[in-house]
Amino acid sequence: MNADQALQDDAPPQQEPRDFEHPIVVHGLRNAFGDHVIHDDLSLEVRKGEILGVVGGSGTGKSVLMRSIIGLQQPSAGDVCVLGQNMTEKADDDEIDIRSRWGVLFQGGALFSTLTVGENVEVPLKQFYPGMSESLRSEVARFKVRLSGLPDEASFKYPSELSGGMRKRAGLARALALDPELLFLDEPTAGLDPIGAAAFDELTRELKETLGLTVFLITHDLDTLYAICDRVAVLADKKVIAVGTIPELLALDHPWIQEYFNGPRGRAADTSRARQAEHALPAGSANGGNKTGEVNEAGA
Ligand SMILES: Nc1ncnc2c1ncn2[C@@H]1O[C@H](COP(=O)(O)OP(=O)(O)OP(=O)(O)O)[C@@H](O)[C@H]1O
Repeated sequence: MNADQALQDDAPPQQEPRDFEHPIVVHGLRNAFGDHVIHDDLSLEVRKGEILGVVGGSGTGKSVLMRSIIGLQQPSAGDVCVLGQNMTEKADDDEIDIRSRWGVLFQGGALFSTLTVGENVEVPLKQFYPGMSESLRSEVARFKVRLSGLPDEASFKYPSELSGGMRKRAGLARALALDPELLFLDEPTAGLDPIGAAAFDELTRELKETLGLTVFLITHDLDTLYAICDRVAVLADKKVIAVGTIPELLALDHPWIQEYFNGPRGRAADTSRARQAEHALPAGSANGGNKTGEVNEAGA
């Protein structure tokens, strides 16, 4: 199959009014800084309940895409629709409503260093639920801290007193503060040791399954892609050039995709995932394969 065959559909987004089969729909996106064009006619649809991995070389605009989706980057053209809300046409009230329906873990965690972990988690609660009592707010924050796999006492620590992995979990606790439907993770396992990264992947998968989250996950981590992503979107040439499961992407002849997944690191990640799958399954039932399906040429 040709990479061109997996290009996004040119049709304008058909956003369902209430059920949001695709809670994120991006169509014809253009972003530029001066004459540096980052995205040109980029389209992407994220399915409800999936973990979508977003990959691409450094500087291809993964973080700018995420910022465009959450309204922190005003695109020069195109439409971004999140949970039925057109992000380029929203009124102030709409913006407040929609921002309470997603959580974001930025690269580095972006925690306030002068606040404890618990107080950090309370920040969005104070902002969106100003009438909530102090004791309930503190209780909710402590629950989110535990939900993120941190011990209760971490709520009372400052970010500087935590390890890198714990800071990521604290950032995740804050992202979960408002019971979001969508979770945006920007390189969540960067800087973690392999065991910490695998534990964070497992936590992401568990949270997605138990809370019914849709996850937009930017990563360079091949292990994460193999372990938890339902589909992967590839950014190159200012666009999303393909979206699909890893086997579907491997069937494309795009050189970057081939080098990325079939290079030494990609093969190692695949082998390691296959070994883990074999150990996890009863004897004789392991087939070492990934989930398969069709590359959706509309990116959906
Ligand atoms: N506010 C800004 N002003 C000017 N240029 C910017 C701005 N934000 C991002 N860029 C540029 O946009 C390009 C894409 O940046 P972005 O951070 O989205 O890349 P990325 O794919 O996430 O990279 P990485 O994988 O290295 O994190 C880069 O060339 C970056 O320098």
